Order: sequence, then C-alpha cells, then structure tokens
Amino acid sequence: MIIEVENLKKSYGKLLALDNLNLAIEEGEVFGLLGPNGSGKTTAINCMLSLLHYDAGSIRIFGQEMTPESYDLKKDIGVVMQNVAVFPELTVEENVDYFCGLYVPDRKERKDLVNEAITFTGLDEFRKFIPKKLSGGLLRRLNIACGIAHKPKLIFLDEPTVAVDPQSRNRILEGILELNRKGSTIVYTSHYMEEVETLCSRIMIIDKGKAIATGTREELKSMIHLGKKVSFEAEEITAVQIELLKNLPGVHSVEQSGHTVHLKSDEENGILEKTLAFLKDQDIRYTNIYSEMPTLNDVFLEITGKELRD
Ligand SMILES: Nc1ncnc2c1ncn2[C@@H]1O[C@H](COP(=O)(O)OP(=O)(O)OP(=O)(O)O)[C@@H](O)[C@H]1O
Repeated sequence: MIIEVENLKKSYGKLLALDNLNLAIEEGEVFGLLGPNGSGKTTAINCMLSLLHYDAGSIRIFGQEMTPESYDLKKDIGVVMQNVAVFPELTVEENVDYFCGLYVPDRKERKDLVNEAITFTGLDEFRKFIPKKLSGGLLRRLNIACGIAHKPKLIFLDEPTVAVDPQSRNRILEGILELNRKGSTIVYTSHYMEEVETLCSRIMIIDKGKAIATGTREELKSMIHLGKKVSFEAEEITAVQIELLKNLPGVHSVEQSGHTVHLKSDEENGILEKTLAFLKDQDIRYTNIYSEMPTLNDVFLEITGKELRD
C-alpha cells in the first residue's frame, strides 16, 4: 500500500475539518478526492504530507509512518499545491532547478531532470521568462514542473486546473496520465467531477471532512440505483401531464426548470423511448430531447441532498 490513512481527525478550533477519515491507496492508482469547496481535501493532503498537525489517527506512506522529519520518504513525493508557489524573481528554468535541487543535489543529474520537466509541461519556449510574464495556465504548468522534476513515485496534485484555460487544462490532464503511465501513483483533488471521472481509477467522495463513498466511477454510480436521465424542452406541457409523466413505469422523478423538463429513471434502457412515446401520445411539442447517464454529481446529490457545485 502506498498510502494508508486510519481514523484521521483534524479540527481547526471548533470546526471539525476531517472526521475519522480512512484511506488506502495502492501503487499505480490515480486516486481522486472529490468534494465541494471546504470539504477537507487540502487539509487531508496537508496532513498526509505532515505539513499539518492532526488530532488523532495514523498516516503511513510507502509502508512507513509519516512524520515531519521523514526526509527519506519526502524525496519520493511530489507536491503540486493549489496556490502557485514559485519564486517571482527566478526564471522558469531557475525555479524548476531550485525545487528539483531540494531533492537532487547533483548538478549534472539535475540538469537533465529540469530539461525533461520543462519539455514535459510544454514550457520550452518560456525557459527564460519570469513567472510574472506567464499566463495563468502556463504558471500552473510551471507549478507542476517544479513539483515533479525529481521524478517522485507519489504525486499529490491539489486542484491543479482551477482557473486554467481549456488548452492548458487538457495538457495538464494528459500530463498527469502520462506521469501515471511512467509509474507514479497520483492523488488528485478536485471539485470538477468531469475531471475526476475522466482521470481517476478510484474516487473518494468527501463532504464535511467525511468520506461518503469510495470506489471506481462505476461502483459509485451503481450505489444510487439511478439509470438514465432524459431532458427535453416543452413550452406547453401542463401540470397534469407532468404528473402523468411521473407515473410512467420506471420513472423516478420529474423536475421542471423553466421550459426544460428533467426526468430521472431507475432503468438503464428504454426510458428515452418511453418518454418519446408519451410525448407523441399526449401530442406535446418538444425540442432538444437527450438522454445521459448519471454523473458523480447525482451520486453526491443522492447521498448528501445537495449539489457538488456550490
Ligand atoms: N487554517 C485554517 N484555519 C481555520 N479553518 C480552516 C483552515 N484551513 C481550512 N479551514 C476550514 O476547514 C475546512 C476544510 O478546508 P479545506 O481547505 O481542507 O477544504 P477543501 O476541500 O480543500 O476546499 P477548497 O477546495 O476550497 O480548498 C473548511 O471549512 C475551511 O474553511
């Protein structure tokens, strides 16, 4: 096991930020911590890295107890924090070299690692730039280059794509998968469910410092017995017709927002066809009908009663 967290508790004054958190991550995983803002993701990471004192519980990394003095463990860990942390007066190259130098004292060895990290994050043409001259997306990529240049076995990335343009975002996500393919275990926090779904082999959904569900995306979705969702727009649908729709076999719930009708079913198949037949039978004019599979937001909504995004 690469990471084992048992019964972790952390309070800030009266606020219980982590409430008996348990976590086990195996080598080779891309593990996602998914939760809304303030759910405790950063606190969990900072505890795992021994950057924060915690009140109770135990943390083992690479099979050993993690303490603030675990320097031998830390050299195999890479950290990309939520807030970009680079030196404003150093160039891209100098920044990466500085952070890599914390773990790799040999200059020659480091030169190759720094070059590799810069190329990997697509920063070759910006080597001599200082951070102030970089766009938000490029700055995030520099943050990543600084965190991974020493080729760590375990990489923590805390919301690395917040406020990043789509091009940089894709590059970052592809880069993370590439790091995983090259052998690094990844712990990735986000409140973007799409990213976590695409990237992560296993996901823990966290809310108010508590793990509310853990599993692969398929396992998480199968927990909530929700089949497909169907949405369509209909300007003239009546309240009675909405009630009739709710009574169709297999229909779980129906909600209206403006002219859009959202229907949830507990069946995987056939619900779109049933809805179409109903609309035809009732002579309801509709546009933009589509069906979709449940998302991790549906899982979160069903378990907590609120949306993942605030
Ligand atoms: N240093 C601190 N002092 C007091 N409260 C804190 C501190 N750091 C975090 N908190 C609180 O602890 C809770 C968990 O915060 P944390 O930053 O771990 O959540 P998060 O899921 O990472 O959210 P975000 O994505 O917004 O960073 C929140 O209610 C937050 O306000």
